[in-house]
Amino acid sequence: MTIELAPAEDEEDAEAKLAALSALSGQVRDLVDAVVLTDVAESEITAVTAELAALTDRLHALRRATPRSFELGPDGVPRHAGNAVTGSANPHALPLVIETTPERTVRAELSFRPTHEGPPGTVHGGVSAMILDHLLGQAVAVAGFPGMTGTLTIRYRGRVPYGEPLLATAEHTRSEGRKNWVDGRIALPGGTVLVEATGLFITPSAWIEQQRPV
Ligand SMILES: CCCCCCCC/C=C\CCCCCCCC(=O)SCCNC(=O)CCNC(=O)[C@H](O)C(C)(C)COP(=O)(O)OP(=O)(O)OC[C@H]1O[C@@H](n2cnc3c(N)ncnc32)[C@H](O)[C@@H]1OP(=O)(O)O
Repeated sequence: MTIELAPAEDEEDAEAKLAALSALSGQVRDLVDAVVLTDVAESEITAVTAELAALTDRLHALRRATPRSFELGPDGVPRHAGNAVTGSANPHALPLVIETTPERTVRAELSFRPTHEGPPGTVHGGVSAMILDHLLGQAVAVAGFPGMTGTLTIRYRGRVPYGEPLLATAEHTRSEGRKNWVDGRIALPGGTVLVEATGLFITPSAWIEQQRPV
């Protein structure tokens, strides 16, 4: 299968705008961490809230219908700037930066933030699952079998800390027709596995019939 994606808007301005939007998203991530950790006085919280409402109105002045989708960057590498996990232009995203290995598996160095807390001092299990869902999806894609998550099974072996470097890896293990299995994990840099995942990803019949987007 070959990946066919539309090129990004052919404008230098568009690249500069995306860079600015990515910088804005980074600033908003810092803002979110500041919000969950702040202990300033109530009056200050109220004042900041009013200022943020005004800033939000400025951004609302011109709106897209949807977040930025898949596109080819100027370097020919596919990107998805609006994605909830990897999108540089999405403040919700870590963003996860995924590398493809020569063996066509995937790896990502990552670090969670205080905003990802679930149990005290621990990353929320749903956040770990979301990261693994995407990473497993990318692993099947780079192996040549892009698909949608059918099932995702997670085993939480140890508490995932935030603010510390971690390593996530995943690899396609087997295929049966349009069904593709993939394993992945989040581990400490020394190799101790904290979360394991197995997923079944299915290439939708529509993608094969229409030869897109794969
Ligand atoms: C994402 C865009 C990628 C674009 C690619 C471009 C480049 C890639 C670059 C970068 C990779 C990025 C990676 C992102 C990863 C993100 C992951 C997500 O978050 S995905 C969102 C959550 N998942 C859904 O929303 C699915 C919702 N469900 C569906 O759409 C359909 O149910 C679907 C596609 C899963 C199956 O629909 P059918 O019509 O194509 O297939 P049928 O005929 O029903 O089933 C085929 C076989 O699969 C089994 N099957 C179907 N669904 C199953 C399930 N949920 N669990 C187990 N088996 C299932 C069936 O029993 C059947 O098996 P038998 O052939 O009979 O053996």
